[in-house]
Amino acid sequence: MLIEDLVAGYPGRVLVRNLFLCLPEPAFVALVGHNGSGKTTLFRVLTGQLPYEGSAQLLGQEVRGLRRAAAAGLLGYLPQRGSIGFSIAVRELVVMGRYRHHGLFSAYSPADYALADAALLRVGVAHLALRDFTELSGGEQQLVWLAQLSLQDAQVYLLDEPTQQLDVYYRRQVFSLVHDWVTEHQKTVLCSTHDLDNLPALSGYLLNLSEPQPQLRVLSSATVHAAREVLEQAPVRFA
Ligand SMILES: Nc1ncnc2c1ncn2[C@@H]1O[C@H](COP(=O)(O)OP(=O)(O)OP(=O)(O)O)[C@@H](O)[C@H]1O
Repeated sequence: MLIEDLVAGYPGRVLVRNLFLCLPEPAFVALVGHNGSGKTTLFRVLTGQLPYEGSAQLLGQEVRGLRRAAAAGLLGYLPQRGSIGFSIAVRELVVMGRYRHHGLFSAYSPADYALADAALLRVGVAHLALRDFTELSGGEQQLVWLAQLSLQDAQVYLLDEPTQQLDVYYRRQVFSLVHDWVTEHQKTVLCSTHDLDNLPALSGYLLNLSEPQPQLRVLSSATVHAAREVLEQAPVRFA
């Protein structure tokens, strides 16, 4: 991933200012910053949902020229709030992560369902497979989305606060899971989070959008501590 001189935001409101980022891949990146510092905005740029100035490249391709990056297997995105308005069994929702191989509602094979079951097991919610997704708790739903995402087999994953509603146990599990996507499956994962406690145990990078000039730092106890000190102060707001 290569980002050069990136400027993005909303009318009258610049949130990402002249960001430079040269990310060796595969890599795990924890994206931190105060509420409203632009983490989701950066994800909207990278998913092609928001126009931008400068350059943002995914796997060597400029994002503004990319059509349907998700369909091409380049990008998997977990938004902050992923709700659905119809009843569906968890297992049926998870197997849809295989849509690139089949189309969204076509018949999935026993092998696809086996992958869905394995993904649910890996995330730690195999017991939810037959439940109605819409009846699950917010944290349970988050885990199910992660299981679905893992079946998409994208190259780059953007996860917007994947541990937001999770208890202490599942938070650690999820960080360990997505870290494995990098180390075992050579994926690149950008993960926005306010959960600093779990970061020092991971290898990868930290990007703090609350710094005046955010830059990639190698994840360590020292860099997480420095980020915490910035985040414990009131945010600096630009016009
Ligand atoms: N469509 C929009 N139009 C105008 N302003 C917006 C729009 N979407 C978001 N914003 C503003 O942009 C700012 C940055 O939002 P963003 O969602 O990127 O922050 P964030 O770092 O992800 O925050 P959080 O940690 O709370 O999720 C916020 O102040 C938000 O109100």
